[in-house]
Amino acid sequence: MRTAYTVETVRAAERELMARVPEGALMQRAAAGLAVVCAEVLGKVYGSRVVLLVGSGDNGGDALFAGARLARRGAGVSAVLLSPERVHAGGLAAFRAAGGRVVAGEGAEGVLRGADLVVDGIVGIGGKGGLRAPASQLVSSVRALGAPVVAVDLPSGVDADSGVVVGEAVRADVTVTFGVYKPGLLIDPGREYAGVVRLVDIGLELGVGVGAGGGAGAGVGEAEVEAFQYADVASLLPLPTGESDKYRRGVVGIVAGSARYPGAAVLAVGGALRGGAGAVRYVGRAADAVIARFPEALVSAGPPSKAGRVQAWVAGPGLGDDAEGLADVVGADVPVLIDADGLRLADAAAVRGRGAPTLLTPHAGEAAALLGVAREEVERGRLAAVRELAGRYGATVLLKGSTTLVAGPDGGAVRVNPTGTPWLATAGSGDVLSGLAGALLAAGLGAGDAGAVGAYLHGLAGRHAADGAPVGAQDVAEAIPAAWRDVRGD
Ligand SMILES: NC(=O)C1=CN([C@@H]2O[C@H](COP(=O)(O)OP(=O)(O)OC[C@H]3O[C@@H](n4cnc5c(N)ncnc54)[C@H](O)[C@@H]3O)[C@@H](O)[C@H]2O)[C@@H](O)CC1
Ligand SMILES: [K+]
Repeated sequence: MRTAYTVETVRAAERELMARVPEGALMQRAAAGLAVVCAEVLGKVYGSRVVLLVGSGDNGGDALFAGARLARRGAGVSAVLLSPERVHAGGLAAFRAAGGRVVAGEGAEGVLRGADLVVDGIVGIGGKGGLRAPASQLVSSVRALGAPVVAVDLPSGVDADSGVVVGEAVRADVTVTFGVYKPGLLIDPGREYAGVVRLVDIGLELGVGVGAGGGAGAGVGEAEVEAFQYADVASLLPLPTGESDKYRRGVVGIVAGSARYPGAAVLAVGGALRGGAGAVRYVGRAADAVIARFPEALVSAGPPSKAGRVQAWVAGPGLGDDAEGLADVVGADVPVLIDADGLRLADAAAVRGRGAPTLLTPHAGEAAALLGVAREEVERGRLAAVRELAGRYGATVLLKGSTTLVAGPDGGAVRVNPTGTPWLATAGSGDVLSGLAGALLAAGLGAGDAGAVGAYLHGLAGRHAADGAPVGAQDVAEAIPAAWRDVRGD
């Protein structure tokens, strides 16, 4: 599990650690780790030209101490001080003593033009709001240069707690972050600005937080965001045993598709079958299309509640206006996943009143409609939006996107999916995910786990299917078994 903590939690842990170590030790650890990564990016330190962008806080201090280390190894290091009167004094003294050169603001463009590496120490976890001038102007000129950029702790301009970017921010090739990940490094748009993230151990001790849907809200010392890795997913994959029959593996009911959109039903059923369902019951107007593609599906004509035993329902993809079918499913006493048209049709009070787990899977546009805000607002503040929806509906919410997020109804850490790929932004891809996550619900996973594992497998399947070229949703469904094998390490 990769866990990220809020600035407040990081600061508290740093205070506690600082009281136990000699003064300045943490900054030295940070600078040493930073210098190592800079040297790796440069390849050859001796004779290289490095430019530090130095802000007025400790983030700039880290850059100056790292710059001093590189200067001692023979690099020509220049520091552009954004506020010379408030620069980290100890860092500046060490930098000068090592032969570093200080450049005034107006000389910045000149040194930047010849740089082999730019180190962004403008602002770290102390950043508030969008970057102010002159930092914002400097950042836009750095982008035009093409030299690799290493960001100190986080790219300046990215909000550490949310990944929100207002105005200019540094686009880093590598971000060297200290102690623990910050949420803004894992969630878009911040994640994209961060490039490759390298974690440097400075001795911080922070425990693992409570998962999505796992109960208590994220308190002090708990993770704000967590990202599954292979091992986390592998430990949750429901595997059949010698005792398994279709009910032990989980029967998924799917209420999807319409005369206009029969394909959505086919894709959702395909996702559910590859998600390990023991059987799939299909209820809706696309039965012929479903059977033609998946003869193993069990189709029925009546309402969902008369379809026979089901351990989880998936309702909504391509459903059109079948409000009755949707309401029937919302009234069921088993886990329910609601997607696409189902989100529009679902009665919020009825969803809140459900006893069994509910998983809502909107994309940004659907989330915006549910929240009554513009789509851009959701895209800019994905973490806040997913938490807000989960609270309002008393449900687990999976917000689809380049970094899919899963929030539980009772707070706790939000899961962020690390496997997404832009190739997944294709029609019908969400229908596949709904079937896949529905199968995991039917197998007995909690809503937060089903959402996170489903998103993880779906992302890997998208990568397998795409392999650097465009894909259709059917290809993604067919690549789910390959994703499954990846995770199991076969
Ligand atoms: N506290 C610690 O124990 C450690 C902190 N370290 C470093 O210290 C950083 C935090 O240092 P600080 O608390 O001094 O804060 P920062 O250096 O991150 O930023 C604070 C400074 O940036 C300016 N600033 C804030 N928002 C701005 C904006 N939107 N535009 C332009 N300027 C803005 C402020 O005026 C302030 O002077 C971490 O990110 C990390 O790099 C590391 O040395 C490791 C140890
Ligand atoms: K920075």
